[in-house]
Amino acid sequence: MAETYDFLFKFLVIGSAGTGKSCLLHQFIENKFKQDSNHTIGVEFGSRVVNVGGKTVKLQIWDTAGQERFRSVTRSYYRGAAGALLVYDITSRETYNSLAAWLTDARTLASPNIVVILCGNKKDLDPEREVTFLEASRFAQENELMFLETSALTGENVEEAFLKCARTILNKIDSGELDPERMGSGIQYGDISLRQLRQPRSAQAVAPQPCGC
Ligand SMILES: Nc1nc2c(ncn2[C@@H]2O[C@H](COP(=O)(O)OP(=O)(O)OP(=O)(O)O)[C@@H](O)[C@H]2O)c(=O)[nH]1
Repeated sequence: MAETYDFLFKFLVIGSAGTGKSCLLHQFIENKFKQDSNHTIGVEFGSRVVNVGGKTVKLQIWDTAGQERFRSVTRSYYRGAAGALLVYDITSRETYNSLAAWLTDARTLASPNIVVILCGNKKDLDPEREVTFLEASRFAQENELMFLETSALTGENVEEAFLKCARTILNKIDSGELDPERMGSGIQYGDISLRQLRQPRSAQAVAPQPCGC
C-alpha cells in the first residue's frame, strides 16, 4: 500500500563513534535493541512514519559513521537536513568533549536552522557516568539545543527524542519560521499536504454546506 503523509523530514544522527547512534535508530525503527552493533561504514538509512500533533510525518533518517576516517563521506549527507540527533555517551567524557565540533558541522553543512536534539545515550549505565545531567543541560541551553538522556538498550526516551525533534520542526513550519518550500529545507510535502495546497483557495475557504434534506 502506498504511504501517505503530510510531510517528509530529513533527519541526521551524528556524534562520535560508539555512542550508540545505530542502536538508537534501530530501537526507533524496530522497537528493539540491536545486539552486536558494528561500526557504521559511511552512512546507513532508515525511515518511519509517525503521527505528531495530528500530522503524519515520514522521518527519513541518515545514521552516520562516527569514525574520523569516514568524515568526508558522512559530511556529504548533511546537506538539507531539517533535524538531527546529536549523540554522546554519558559514560565517555571524550564523546561529550567532541559535541561542539559536531554541532558546528551540522550548522554549517546542513543548515543554520537545523533543529538539533542533544541525546546523552547509555542512560542505563548510570554507575559508569562521566558526564552529569546538569552540565549537559547547560551545554544544551547555551547552544539552543533540546536535550534528553536516552537508552537504546531499554528504549527509554528514544521515541521521545525523534518525536520532540519532529514536533519542533512542525511548530516552526506553523509559525512561519521554517519554509518547507525553501531549497534545502530538509522538508517535503507529502501527498496529503500537496492535495490541500493544490486545491484552489476558494475551494479551501468554502465551508461544506449542510445537507438540506
Ligand atoms: N549499555 C548500553 N549500550 C549501548 C547503548 N547504545 C549502544 N550501546 C552499545 O554501544 C556500542 C556502540 O553502539 P553503536 O550503535 O554501534 O554506536 P555508533 O554510534 O553507531 O558507532 P559508529 O557507527 O562507529 O559511529 C555497541 O556495543 C552497543 O551495544 C545503550 O543505550 N546502552
